[in-house]
Amino acid sequence: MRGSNVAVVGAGYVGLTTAACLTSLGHRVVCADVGQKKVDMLRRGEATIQEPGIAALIAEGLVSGRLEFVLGARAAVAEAGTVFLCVPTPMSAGGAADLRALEAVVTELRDVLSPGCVVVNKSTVPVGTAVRVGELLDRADVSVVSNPEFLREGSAVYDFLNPNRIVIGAAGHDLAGAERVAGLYEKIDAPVLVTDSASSEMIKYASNCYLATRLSFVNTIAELCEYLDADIDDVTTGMGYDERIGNSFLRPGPGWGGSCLPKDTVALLRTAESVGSEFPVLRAAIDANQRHQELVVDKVRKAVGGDLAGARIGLLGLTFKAGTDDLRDSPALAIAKLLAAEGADLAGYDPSVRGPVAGVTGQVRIVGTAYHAAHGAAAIVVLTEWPEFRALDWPRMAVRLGGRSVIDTRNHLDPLVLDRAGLSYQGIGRPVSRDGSRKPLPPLAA
Ligand SMILES: NC(=O)C1=CN([C@@H]2O[C@H](COP(=O)(O)OP(=O)(O)OC[C@H]3O[C@@H](n4cnc5c(N)ncnc54)[C@H](O)[C@@H]3O)[C@@H](O)[C@H]2O)C=CC1
Ligand SMILES: O=C(O)[C@H]1O[C@H](OP(=O)(O)OP(=O)(O)OC[C@H]2O[C@@H](n3ccc(=O)[nH]c3=O)[C@H](O)[C@@H]2O)[C@H](O)[C@@H](O)[C@@H]1O
Repeated sequence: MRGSNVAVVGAGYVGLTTAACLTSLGHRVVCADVGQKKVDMLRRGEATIQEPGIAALIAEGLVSGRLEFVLGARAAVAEAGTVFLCVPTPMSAGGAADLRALEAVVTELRDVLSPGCVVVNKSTVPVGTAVRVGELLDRADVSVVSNPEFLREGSAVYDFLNPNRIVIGAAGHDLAGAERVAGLYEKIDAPVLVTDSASSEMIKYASNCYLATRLSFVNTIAELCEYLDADIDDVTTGMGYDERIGNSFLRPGPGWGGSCLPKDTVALLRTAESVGSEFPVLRAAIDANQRHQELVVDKVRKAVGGDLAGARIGLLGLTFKAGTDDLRDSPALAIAKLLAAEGADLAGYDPSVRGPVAGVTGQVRIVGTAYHAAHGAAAIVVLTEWPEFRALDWPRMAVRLGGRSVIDTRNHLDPLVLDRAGLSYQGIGRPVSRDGSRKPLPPLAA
């Protein structure tokens, strides 16, 4: 289906990526947001999210005239045959997905959608939402389709254009709407799975919750490795060779976070509870993640001699993972808050963060370089796997530090480089002898 008219509502990570990528596939796209500043920037061709490739796609779209940005959803849909909803579905106070933004858009658009158009829900929403959207729309001439998005931040454009699969769920068994949406993606080489909308909505939650559970499992194995003198990196390498397991998404870390896994795990738990299931596996994955962050804090406390009160700690990395400027539900910030609650004096550096960080203002001083974060610190904690941290001048860091400890929650640094700089290195699930010093590495085979 070439050159379709598409509207995208919401110009965030998912909406902007969807709009820019659909334009690059040859469609004419009008993308709407409620943020005047955001729309103004996008009209000037300035990317509002840090994603490789997005700025070029926006620029190409604007120059070709096939991509347009407008303020407000109503201004986007007049000529659209397909309307993608990409608005936030954050965690509500009770833990379920908050659908107010989605419902507001649906209500706003109800009377202005063109006859025969397909409304596509790309936001992550509880099972049953597509049917509910259909009821809210109350338009017999409009189809509703669920089309969950699986992109990762930091590789959003690549993931959108090279997905492992495209899932399209037809609400009310309306296959014509599903086929229209499948047509928009015809240039993408990926399996297309058409299901009912409930299954499609469940695929999204099941995928994110499986990924979160897998990471809680890996992080717990890493904790065990520390007690048992095993090395998690070798363990996951060995596990990953099993094709049934695979070697991606097995890296231990400071706990999983970000704008989606935390909210989606709790939302699915609430959905499960609504039908009488406690989903103990998922509950345990969430609890293990919290406990894992507390174990990171235990490590830091031990490293500074048992008392964090007044201890100066340098934090390297604040975003929820490398390659993004997104701080939403970042495990680094969760750990910073736990450290601050015990009175630690925190200086944080992140290459994508400038200025104060909401949620930890007054608790973390944001500094401009890793060397500033190290200044006088009793310990350094690496929380995000930014490549530049490996390339730091570690002897220079050592001179600036007050103490000797470096706690690497991402197993990102080279322990030998730190050793040579006279620093004491601790990773996650890497061999550490009982007194806290690094176990000597076995000799390499000749
Ligand atoms: N961020 C990610 O990596 C992924 C997110 N998702 C899901 O996609 C949905 C959107 O997530 P993000 O793009 O991260 O959110 P976001 O917060 O980055 O973007 C949402 C955008 O919608 C706009 N918006 C809100 N109400 C609006 C309205 N009435 N009219 C027009 N625009 C409106 C906001 O101003 C904002 O720019 C969520 O359900 C999320 O769970 C799914 C896959 C990946
Ligand atoms: O629904 C969503 O929003 C998206 O959520 C995640 O994507 P994203 O939030 O961008 O981040 P991930 O790369 O999945 O990382 C999530 C967290 O797990 C951590 N992680 C990831 C992988 C790993 O091996 N180890 C690990 O600790 C990351 O550091 C991060 O804190 C999913 O991977 C996407 O498929 C999904 O579309």
